[in-house]
Amino acid sequence: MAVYTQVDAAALAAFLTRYDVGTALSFKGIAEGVENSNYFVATTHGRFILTLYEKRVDAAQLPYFLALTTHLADAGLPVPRPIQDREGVALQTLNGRPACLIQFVEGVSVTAPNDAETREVGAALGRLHAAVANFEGERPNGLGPAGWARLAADCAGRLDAIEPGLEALVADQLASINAAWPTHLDTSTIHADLFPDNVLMLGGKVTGLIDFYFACTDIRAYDIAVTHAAWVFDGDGAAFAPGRAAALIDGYRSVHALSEAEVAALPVLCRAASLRFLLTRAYDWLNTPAGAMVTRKDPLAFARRLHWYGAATPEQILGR
Ligand SMILES: Nc1ncnc2c1ncn2[C@@H]1O[C@H](COP(=O)(O)OP(=O)(O)O)[C@@H](O)[C@H]1O
Ligand SMILES: N[C@@H](CCOP(=O)(O)O)C(=O)O
Repeated sequence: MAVYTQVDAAALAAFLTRYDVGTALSFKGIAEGVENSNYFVATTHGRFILTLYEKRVDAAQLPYFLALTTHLADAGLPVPRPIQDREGVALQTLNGRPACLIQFVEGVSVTAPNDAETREVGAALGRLHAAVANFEGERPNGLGPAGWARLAADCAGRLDAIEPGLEALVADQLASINAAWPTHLDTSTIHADLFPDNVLMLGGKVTGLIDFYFACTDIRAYDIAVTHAAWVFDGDGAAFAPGRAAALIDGYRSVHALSEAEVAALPVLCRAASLRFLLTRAYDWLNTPAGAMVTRKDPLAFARRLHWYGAATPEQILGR
């Protein structure tokens, strides 16, 4: 589930009076997602998502995320727009949580992407990177090298309980990624979490890019590494899918350049992306209270990717 904060009909009705969106016709919590509370709201004027921001989202950073999604929607990307109330305010408070009413976009997240869908996602990521060239917001990546080290320290002594050897794998990879971390590559605003569940598609086309709450300013090619790690493996990280990797890069390059230096850095960037998701999943695995109504994600799916990337050349990562 991802409804941490309950909203009843009376609270919703009072909330909606701030907007020109009519009155509620239906309202229900959305089961998918792990970070925030999301509700689907149909009103007499249309369909919306109501998000109440929870644990990992820092309320002070919400104006950055809302400015970014508004910028991308203005640039014509399929990014749901935050809805402003009659006074032009998008960021609200509801039941004690920061909250936002957001445009509903149609589409379904693919669970087993094919090459053509993965190519579309590559192209969408390229369009996103082109569209942020004139976005002025800045946000450091809280889940970059310093963030991984903090997460690893928080999990220290407990990783081998998930899988024997995980503690050593994390320590070795932290050291070797830090030693090889590129400092010469272009930076930009990145999505940083473009997993299949954050892409809505219909008829093989991308209809929605959602969940920008890890977006930040970082190495642009790191976003390709995250998307690669998320889209081009089967069997929970057990099997690399070279056709999808080639399609992802081909789609990206149909819209945005990818330099030789960026390609050469893909092995370390992809290892870093795998370590980042391994660590957040391991942290949640070890710290989610028993009985919490959240489906924990498997950290080992990213340990398997980490092993694969550790032995991969740039050409293999490109799917050649
Ligand atoms: N703007 C939107 N339009 C349509 N569906 C959405 C929208 N935003 C979120 N959803 C639905 O809500 C689910 C959870 O949203 P998400 O932002 O991924 O939550 P979380 O941040 O908690 O992981 C998505 O998988 C999607 O089904
Ligand atoms: N994509 C991350 C988890 C973040 O969850 P999301 O639902 O906000 O994308 C992972 O798979 O570990």
